[in-house]
Amino acid sequence: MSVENKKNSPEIFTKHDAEFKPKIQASAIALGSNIGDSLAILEAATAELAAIAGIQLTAKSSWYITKAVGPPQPDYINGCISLQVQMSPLELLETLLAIEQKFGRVRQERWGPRSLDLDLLLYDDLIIDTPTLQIPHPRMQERAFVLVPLAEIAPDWLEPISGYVIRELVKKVDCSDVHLLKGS
Ligand SMILES: Nc1ncnc2c1ncn2[C@@H]1O[C@H](COP(=O)(O)O)[C@@H](O)[C@H]1O
Ligand SMILES: Nc1nc2c(c(=O)[nH]1)N=C(COP(=O)(O)OP(=O)(O)O)CN2
Repeated sequence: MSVENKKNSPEIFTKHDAEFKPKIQASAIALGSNIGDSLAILEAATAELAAIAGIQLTAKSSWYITKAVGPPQPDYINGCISLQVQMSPLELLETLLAIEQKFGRVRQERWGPRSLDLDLLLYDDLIIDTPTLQIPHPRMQERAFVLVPLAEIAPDWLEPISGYVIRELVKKVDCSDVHLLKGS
C-alpha cells in the first residue's frame, strides 16, 4: 500500500507507522495536576494546546477534584478534552510532553505529584503498542479520574481494546473519589 493510502487509513497503522501524518483525526487527552495553582495550570495548558497549528479543541469537560491514586499526596484536579488533530500520534505525544515541560513538570517517582500531566488516551480507534507510546492509554480503563470527565464529553467513543464505549467503562469503576469542582 502506498504511503498516501496509509496516511488516510488509520485503522491499518502498525507500530512501525506511528510517524505517518494522517488526515484530521479525533483524539482525547486527560489532564491532571496536584502541585501549584492546578486550576490555572490546567486552563492555561488547554489554551496552549488549542492554539497550536494542527490542533482544534472540540470539547472540554468540567474539572473534577479527585483523590490521588498512588503514594500519599494532595488531591488532583482532573479533566479531559477532545481534539481534532492533523498530526501523527507520535507528534501529538511530543507536543503534550513539551507542554508538560513548559508548565514545570519534573519527572520524579511513578504516580507521584506533578504540576501537569497530559496523557494521550485515544486517537480515533487506533491501537499502538510501542515502548514510547501506547494508545489507548493502558491504564485509562481502571481510572475513574479519567473515565468520569471523558464520559462527560465522549460517552459514545469506543475504547478499541475492551470493545466498550466510555459510558459503559465508567459504570465499571468506583467513582466515589471523583467530585465535580463547582463552577468549572
Ligand atoms: N498514551 C500515552 N500518553 C502519555 N504518555 C505515554 C503514553 N504512552 C506512553 N507514554 C510514555 O509515558 C511517559 C509519560 O509518563 P507519565 O508519567 O504518564 O507522564 C512518556 O515518556 C511517554 O513516552
Ligand atoms: N487522582 C489522580 N491520581 C493520579 C493521577 C491523576 O491524574 N489523578 N495521575 C497519576 C499518573 O501517574 P503517572 O503519570 O506517573 O502514571 P501513568 O503513566 O500510569 O499515567 C497517578 N495518580
